[in-house]
Amino acid sequence: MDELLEIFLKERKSRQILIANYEKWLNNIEQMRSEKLQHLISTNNFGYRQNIQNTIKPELNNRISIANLEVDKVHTGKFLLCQVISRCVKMSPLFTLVEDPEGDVERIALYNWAEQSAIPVKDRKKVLSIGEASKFLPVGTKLVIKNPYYQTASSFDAIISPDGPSISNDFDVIIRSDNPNDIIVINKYDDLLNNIKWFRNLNQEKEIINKKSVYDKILSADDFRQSGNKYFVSNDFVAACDEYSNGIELDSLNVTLLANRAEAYLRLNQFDKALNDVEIALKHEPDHLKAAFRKGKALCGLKRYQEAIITLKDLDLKMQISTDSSISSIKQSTKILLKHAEMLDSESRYGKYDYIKIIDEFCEKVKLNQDSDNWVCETGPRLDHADFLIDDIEIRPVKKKGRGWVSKRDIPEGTLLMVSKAFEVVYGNEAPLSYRSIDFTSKTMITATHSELTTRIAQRLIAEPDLCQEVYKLYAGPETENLRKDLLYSVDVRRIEKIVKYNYFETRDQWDVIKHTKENSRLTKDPGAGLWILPSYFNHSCVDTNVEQLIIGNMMFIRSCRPILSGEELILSYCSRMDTYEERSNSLRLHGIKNCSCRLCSLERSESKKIKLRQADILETYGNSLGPQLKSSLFSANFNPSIIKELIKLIDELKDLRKEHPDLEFKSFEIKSDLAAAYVRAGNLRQSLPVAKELYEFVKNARLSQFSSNAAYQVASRYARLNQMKEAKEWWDVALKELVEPIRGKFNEGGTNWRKEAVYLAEKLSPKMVSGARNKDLL
Ligand SMILES: C[S@@+](CC[C@H](N)C(=O)[O-])C[C@H]1O[C@@H](n2cnc3c(N)ncnc32)[C@H](O)[C@@H]1O
Repeated sequence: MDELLEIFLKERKSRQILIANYEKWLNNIEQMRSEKLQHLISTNNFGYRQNIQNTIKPELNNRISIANLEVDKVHTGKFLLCQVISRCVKMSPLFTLVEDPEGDVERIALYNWAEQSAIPVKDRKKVLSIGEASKFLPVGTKLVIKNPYYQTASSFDAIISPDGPSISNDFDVIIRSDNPNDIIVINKYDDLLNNIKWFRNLNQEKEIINKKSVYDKILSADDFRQSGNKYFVSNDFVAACDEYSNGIELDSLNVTLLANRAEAYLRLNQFDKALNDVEIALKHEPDHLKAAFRKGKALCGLKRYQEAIITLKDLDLKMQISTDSSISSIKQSTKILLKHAEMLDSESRYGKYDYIKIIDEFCEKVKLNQDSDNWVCETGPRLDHADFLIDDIEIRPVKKKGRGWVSKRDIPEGTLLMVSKAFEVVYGNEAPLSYRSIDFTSKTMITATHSELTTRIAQRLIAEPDLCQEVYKLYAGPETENLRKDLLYSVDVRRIEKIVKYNYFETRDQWDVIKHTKENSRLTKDPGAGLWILPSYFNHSCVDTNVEQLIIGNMMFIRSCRPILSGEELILSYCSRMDTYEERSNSLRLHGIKNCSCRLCSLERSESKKIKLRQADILETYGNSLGPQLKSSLFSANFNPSIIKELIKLIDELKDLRKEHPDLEFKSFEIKSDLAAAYVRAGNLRQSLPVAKELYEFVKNARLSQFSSNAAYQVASRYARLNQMKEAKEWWDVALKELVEPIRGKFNEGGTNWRKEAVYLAEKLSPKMVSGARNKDLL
């Protein structure tokens, strides 16, 4: 990796090589069939309408040339003056090649710049032909790119390879911009160009796509309304907003246009803007039912649930008096939305969640199309529930760790502390595989999912700059400078990249809800990642954690997993304690933790070389010889029972090596579960029972909650096979609770009604386990 960085840091490729490479790449793309390029398309169809060009003129003394760009840096306050010298390719970003007046050449990636509405609806999910894409920036176009970010990213060839680039090669540098307001197309008569001499004299070849020219004939606000409606029904809400806005420009108090645009904003989750529109509409037409209904929706989106309830109750009352039969549908929708608002209100105020409903919604939304890896429900498993924060915890400075969550009072085990909806989340099947980059400071690759997550966060901030503050407050690494006050509301993609790097959570499916098949292998390959704002303030420890997070779709639930004392820091784990020290250290380094000081890491650092070598030896014997030997013989005739003794020997030795710290002995876990299976295979169920119980105790003590339900179920199954049904059922109850309690909290002691709810949830989350239990007469 270091060599790779050195190559980048050396001189940039010459102008001739860059041009030749780019042209070769264009030719390759032109020759590829479009279906071969499908992996380049993200499911993210954000489009952006540029504001009328910036009135603030860039000052020539802030111009930076390509030769002076530094890698891994946003050149804040500077701008690059350049002209387009080749054709464009439109993937997630719009790619093209530019040269500056000095004649230096570089490729650029403009995100969010090409207007969705300028692309025909039928082509939006395709890679556009080069001819079509080039209409966005014809050869000869003069551009100002403000705050240019020079980034290491996938090389051209790697982008079109179906698997994307690999870590070892295939990287290049690129100028990136995510904020469309940072790109200015310069008119050839612009003063800025007065004393500029270009290396090559290129005139702009064609007109740039300009939506207004397409609609020259449209004159009335109503024409824009109709055109907006067309976009709306084709689910292109960005273009619909554009059209309604054009209409509103002509007729600023057109209530229908305002109400329609509000609905389009609602679909884009831009609740502030939606509320603004309906409030103007309602001022002029207080009885506009749809506007009032949308006001309720916008207030829910803005988490102003009480106001939403009042608005919807008023509306409901108004409609009850009315005898107009044409409003029956909105009447019904209002009742449903009112109920939803009341639910959100109770969730956010009291932390009362209907877990059955949530799991039902999740299981419904998590379905994938049979023949593709797209979600059946277009939004994927994104749920609409409220955030909650218990009053008993707060963010405080924590020694050597920056900030962290600390308890203000004693908190019992199993308490729901926080529920947080993802700020943004990207599932493994949603990221285009093509576009990755390198984080220079940690020398690691930014995966396609992280790259897509960054892009989506940037898009959300472009649409709602007020949200910048809460995102930019998050930890962005030791090397990231404080954000300048004047840039607090601007989109800084490099900072967002860092924030994602240090604060992301993976979105693994922890139950068997998503069926991993070959078709949806992208979900399996890449678990997906999300940014959750308040949970980002939890610090890490490999062991001795006191809180646990559970992700259902885009909702994160955080509970205490043991009693917590007032003043204690709340800690969760960023990695698995079952991993080796090296594996954990690598993954912690990515999270910005160099030397974890938890009990496990401290112990493993202090253990003698001799102990470490012996542990490694044992694990190697197991991993390379005994483990595979057992797995291949478990279901065949050549099972040799003597393997049992050997497994016991390894387990005993591992235990002995950690005898001073038995609770930190995690390495024998897998061997123990093999031992339990070997006893069963040898027909010795009785002997397998204590091992299975020990495994359960082990995962319980180690707080490996993802394994504890299955561990308890294994004990239940063995009792069932021994016909000890009383014990079997008791253990089945344990398995059920272990599966369900991390989600819904502890059941009341002594009650019996709990089983119905638990079985209902278990059937959804772990259908295989429930059908197994049913076959064994456990329920
Ligand atoms: C997700 S943030 C946690 C919140 C962070 N402490 C803050 O001030 O915003 C992750 C960062 O917190 C710090 N951190 C978390 N756990 C730590 C630990 N066990 N030891 C040292 N630093 C830790 C590291 O700087 C890490 O990159």
